[in-house]
Amino acid sequence: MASPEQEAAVAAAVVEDVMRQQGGGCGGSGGGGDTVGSWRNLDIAWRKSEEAGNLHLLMQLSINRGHLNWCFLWFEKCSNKKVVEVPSDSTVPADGTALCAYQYFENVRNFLIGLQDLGLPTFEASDLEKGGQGVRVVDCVLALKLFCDAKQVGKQSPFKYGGIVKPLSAKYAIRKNNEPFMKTTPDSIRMLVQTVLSDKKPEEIPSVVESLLSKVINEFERRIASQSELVYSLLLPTSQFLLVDSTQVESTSPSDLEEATENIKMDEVEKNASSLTEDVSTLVPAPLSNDNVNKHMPKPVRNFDREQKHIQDLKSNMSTVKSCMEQLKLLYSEDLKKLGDHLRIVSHAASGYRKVVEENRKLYNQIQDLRGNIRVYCRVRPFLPGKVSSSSSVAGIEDRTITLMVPSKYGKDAKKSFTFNSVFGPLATQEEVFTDMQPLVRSVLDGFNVCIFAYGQTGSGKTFTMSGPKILTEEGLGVNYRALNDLFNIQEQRKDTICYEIAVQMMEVYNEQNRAVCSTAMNDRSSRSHSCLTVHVQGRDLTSGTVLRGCMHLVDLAGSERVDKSEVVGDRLKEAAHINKSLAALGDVIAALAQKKSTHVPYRNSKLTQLLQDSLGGQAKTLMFIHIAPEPDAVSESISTLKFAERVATIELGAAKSNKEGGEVRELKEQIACLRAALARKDGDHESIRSTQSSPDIYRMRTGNASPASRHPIEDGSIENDSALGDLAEHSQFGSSNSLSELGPDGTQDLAFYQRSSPEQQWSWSGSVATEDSDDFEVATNCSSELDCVRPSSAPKASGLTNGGGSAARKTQLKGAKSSDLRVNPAKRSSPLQKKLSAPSPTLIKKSGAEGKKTPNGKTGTKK
Ligand SMILES: Nc1ncnc2c1ncn2[C@@H]1O[C@H](COP(=O)(O)OP(=O)(O)OP(=O)(O)O)[C@@H](O)[C@H]1O
Repeated sequence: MASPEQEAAVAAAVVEDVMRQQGGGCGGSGGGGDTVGSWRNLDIAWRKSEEAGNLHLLMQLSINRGHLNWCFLWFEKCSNKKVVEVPSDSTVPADGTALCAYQYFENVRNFLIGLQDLGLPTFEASDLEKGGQGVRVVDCVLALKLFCDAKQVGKQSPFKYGGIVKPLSAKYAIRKNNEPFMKTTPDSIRMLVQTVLSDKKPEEIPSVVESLLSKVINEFERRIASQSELVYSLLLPTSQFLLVDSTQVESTSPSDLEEATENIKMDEVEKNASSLTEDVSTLVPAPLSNDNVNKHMPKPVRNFDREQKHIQDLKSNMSTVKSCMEQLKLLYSEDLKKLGDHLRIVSHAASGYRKVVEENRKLYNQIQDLRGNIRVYCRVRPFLPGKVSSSSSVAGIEDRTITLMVPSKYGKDAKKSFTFNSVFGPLATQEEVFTDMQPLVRSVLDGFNVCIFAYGQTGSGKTFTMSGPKILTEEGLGVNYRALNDLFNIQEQRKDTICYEIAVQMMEVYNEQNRAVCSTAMNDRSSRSHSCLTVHVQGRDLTSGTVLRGCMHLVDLAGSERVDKSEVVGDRLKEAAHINKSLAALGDVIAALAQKKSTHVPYRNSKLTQLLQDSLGGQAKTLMFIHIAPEPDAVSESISTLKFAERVATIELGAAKSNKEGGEVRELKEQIACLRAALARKDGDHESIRSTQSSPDIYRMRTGNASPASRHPIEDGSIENDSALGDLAEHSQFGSSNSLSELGPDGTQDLAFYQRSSPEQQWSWSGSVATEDSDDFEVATNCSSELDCVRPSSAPKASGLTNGGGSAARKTQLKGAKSSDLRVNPAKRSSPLQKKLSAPSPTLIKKSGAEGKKTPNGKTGTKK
């Protein structure tokens, strides 16, 4: 019974054979004709056996005899081995008649050995007989056939059956399908058919054949379908693999397999390359203009590309913005640089302008100095705590100009401006104020006479400027303290070149002669007296021997007041009257001085003007410091103060002179003094001179031990020259215990640096106090200067006075002596600042008022 596999194989072989024949006989060369012939023979045998009803016999015969001869020939041709002893062309009969038995078996044996040598499947000789295994014979013949076919195409690889072949690429599959599916021959088909039908009963053969035919038809259909699939797959762009059925595998030679493997590798490489390209194309951004490329990309890739494009756009935008920013930065930096340059130029110009302004001011001051103008400074007090007002009488301060709001009767306020040497606003500090006047203060060390006096209505800040606030702090120190401190510092700095001696004197003019304690409604700390701190300086140049003398008055005037406003009565009213009177006298003096042609200057009208005579009329450097209260109700006083200051500023005193005298001049002066003394002796007035030089009273006066009577104020209130002289006698005391210790008991030795054993100088101080003339006040308060010493008008007067005024001098010395003096020995004094802060006031050290309470500047304060 034929197995289904056998039937399938037969069907496949038949189909293959038909197809091969339709393909124009592309079978093995040389064998084609034979195969066709065999097929015909088989066909004839088939029909004959059909007719005879013995197909099995026919197949047996065909294989055993005629076709086996063909096998021998194939074998010989393929293996170059001899199977048939006799030449084939002579041994093989054309009609297929059988060889003799011996030779036949000998040929079969040779054939089987040859097959074995080639490794081909063999069979037993008995298989050729009836009842043998014809299948083995058929297998053997088929294997031989395939071997020969392979040999003919030049492939020597050992033949192999079976096995599963890897899927082939489409190209390879197509090529393979274009080749004959199976190198079958009609003989082999015939053998197959014979094998299939060999064990069939005759009545079964039709059904088997029918089944075979149906299988052939199926095989055809399957082949056509697979061909269609192949064609279809060929049309597909993707490379796909086709599975090759077992028959294909069987028909594939090892070399084909190698080639197929190579092709597969190539295909894999190509595929990998193409997939790699695809991968790369997904990674590398596609050109933005190529839309076709984007269309074929998968969606995520397209999204990615879009995002990437956006990123690229952003990047390019960012780089554009960045470059713009860089340009802007560049422009800005250039602009800034230009601006900086402009600013530098402007600031340079501004500083230049400031310098020019400062220079102008200095030049202006120098011109004023040359002219001998009285300098005028103005300071505006801030509003007092708790009395801050929204409106101020001061409309503005600009550089050296102050503008006041002047109330008008007609409703509209007018502004009035005043220009002075310096104007300080309410915020100006004590230091700023002092710094401005510092050069003036220092000039006293160069031998100049200096006078600084504070002027203004009561409560406008005079004492604050000159001394400081009630509670003293370092920042609050006023001009007096700072000036002394500065002078002491310079004295220390110059000690190697110049030997300075500095003496300080405090004077007070109260009610022209009286001292009293009172207060006003305008200022609860009001100073009701004029106080004057005088600093005497003598310097000796250690190299040249030149002597410098200078003195400085620092005057804090009592405040002017309108009695109707201050509501004072009684003594307070009397005080105010005296103050106003003395200030009016000052105004008269100023007015006289302002009229340059005026010959008479009424200095003697008040002790204040007598005190300031030398500063206002001499060759001193004078500074008037006016003070303004900002309160609107004080505007009228402020205006009158400012107008008064304007007049003062016009006064030309003449260029200040330094009090310097060289060694020769000094010697000559001493000689003159000696001659004068000799002349006086010759005139027989020895007594008078001696009494002047060595009077115990004078000695007492110099040592500060004036008669207690002199401390009593004169109560009569009369303004007399005598009383003034009494006051001034005390004021004229110079020399501390230090300097006075240098004096002998008779007072003939040097009285500090002012006397220096010079009769002339002794006159300057002691002689002057002996006169009854009110000019004594002038002399006593004048700084000791060359001018003072040689003034012709004063000298005879002094001499005359000394001649006969001894008792009078003594008398006046006892009158109303109120002063304090302080001689400072630089070697023994403590540091200036220490001194400043530890000692409230020179006045407080040396003198305390009998009734009044002294303010820090030595003025007689008033208390309500
Ligand atoms: N520049 C200033 N800064 C702060 N406070 C000031 C200033 N000037 C003055 N004062 C204050 O104003 C008040 C009056 O000042 P001050 O006593 O100095 O006036 P005065 O002109 O001396 O008055 P009088 O003539 O009555 O003595 C004081 O309390 C003082 O501290």
